[in-house]
Amino acid sequence: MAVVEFQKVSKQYVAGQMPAVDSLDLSCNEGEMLALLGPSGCGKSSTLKMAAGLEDLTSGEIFFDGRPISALPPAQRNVAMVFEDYCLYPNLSVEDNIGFPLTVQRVAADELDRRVSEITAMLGLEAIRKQSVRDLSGGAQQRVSIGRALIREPDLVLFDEPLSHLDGDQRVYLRSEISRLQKSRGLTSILVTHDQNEATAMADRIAILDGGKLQQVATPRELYLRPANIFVANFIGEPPMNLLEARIEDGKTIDIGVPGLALTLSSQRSKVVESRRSGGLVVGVRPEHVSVLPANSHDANAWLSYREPRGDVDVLTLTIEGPVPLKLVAEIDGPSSYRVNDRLRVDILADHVHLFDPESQANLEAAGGVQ
Ligand SMILES: Nc1ncnc2c1ncn2[C@@H]1O[C@H](COP(=O)(O)OP(=O)(O)OP(=O)(O)O)[C@@H](O)[C@H]1O
Repeated sequence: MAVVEFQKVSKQYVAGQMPAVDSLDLSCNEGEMLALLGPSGCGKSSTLKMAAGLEDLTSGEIFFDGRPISALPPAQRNVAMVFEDYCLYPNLSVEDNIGFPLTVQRVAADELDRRVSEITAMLGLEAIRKQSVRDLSGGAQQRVSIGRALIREPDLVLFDEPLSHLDGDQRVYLRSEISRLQKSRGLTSILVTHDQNEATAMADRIAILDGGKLQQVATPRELYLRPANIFVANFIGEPPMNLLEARIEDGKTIDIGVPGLALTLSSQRSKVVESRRSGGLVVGVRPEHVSVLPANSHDANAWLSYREPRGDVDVLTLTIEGPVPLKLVAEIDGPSSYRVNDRLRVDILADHVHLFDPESQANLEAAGGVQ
């Protein structure tokens, strides 16, 4: 399996227009599952296609184990691809689809049978080995297409939205199957998805793209705990983070424009904002870091404008009273007994807030310190 490295890779389809991929520096380690995640049009598929050789690079280079590969045709890259719509041969059986890449290479019949048997066993497809793929469910078809990808023992496996045509149960099942295979066989893999749950569940690291530019690459936990900028903060987490305009009152108090709801930072964190006394900042508050309690008339500071029960949690849209009423989304244990128009006491857990520069949008506490 290879280490894959993108160095200053750009892709511009139409001269004069914004590049689809803009000077991408990114690596995928040996045996790692790296997810490319971002909104539609952010450049995920273009990046994948350049690695596969299905699109040329406009500039930059891609390396497999230190070897530049952008001039190689797809067939010489030893890259396998798993597509969202399976791309199987409908008239062939499971075993003939899986063995197809070896048939093309004219591998001897006994070797072909041995390797097909290994792959069908690994994917739990032995019982349906002789069946036509046309008769299979979407999940089983996708397992066949994964088998066909792996039989060639590729240096890199590219998964292009592999689960997007599957429904609920099959999706969750295949997600765990792909992860199990990827880890047990040490497959260097790149996964394209627009589903953050899928990326978080399957990937060792996630690269977040927006407008063709890499925003951050990190483990799912790191993205959640220390988003590099406002885009990542807003993109990771559901419901999304609350983003509040704020000012620094003194060295450690942040005014979010609501009397009685100023945030006091720890002395360590207050160092970060000290240098920003004259300027504003953006405070990010995850919905799970908003505390909500029943209130009587003198300590209430908010009312409930909407409650969305989601089973084990409730998502509450709250209106905080102030000179300019402030909307805040909270996620609390559910089901709660709160009702729309209830008066409540709302507080923000100051130790958990994220602090961003409104101009550069960067996290003020990200590596490298104040921007
Ligand atoms: N063949 C093409 N010719 C011209 N523009 C293209 C072509 N392929 C993609 N683009 C443009 O490049 C940008 C990035 O597209 P790309 O498909 O890589 O993004 P994506 O993140 O994979 O999006 P999606 O999730 O919608 O597939 C988009 O603006 C898209 O319209």
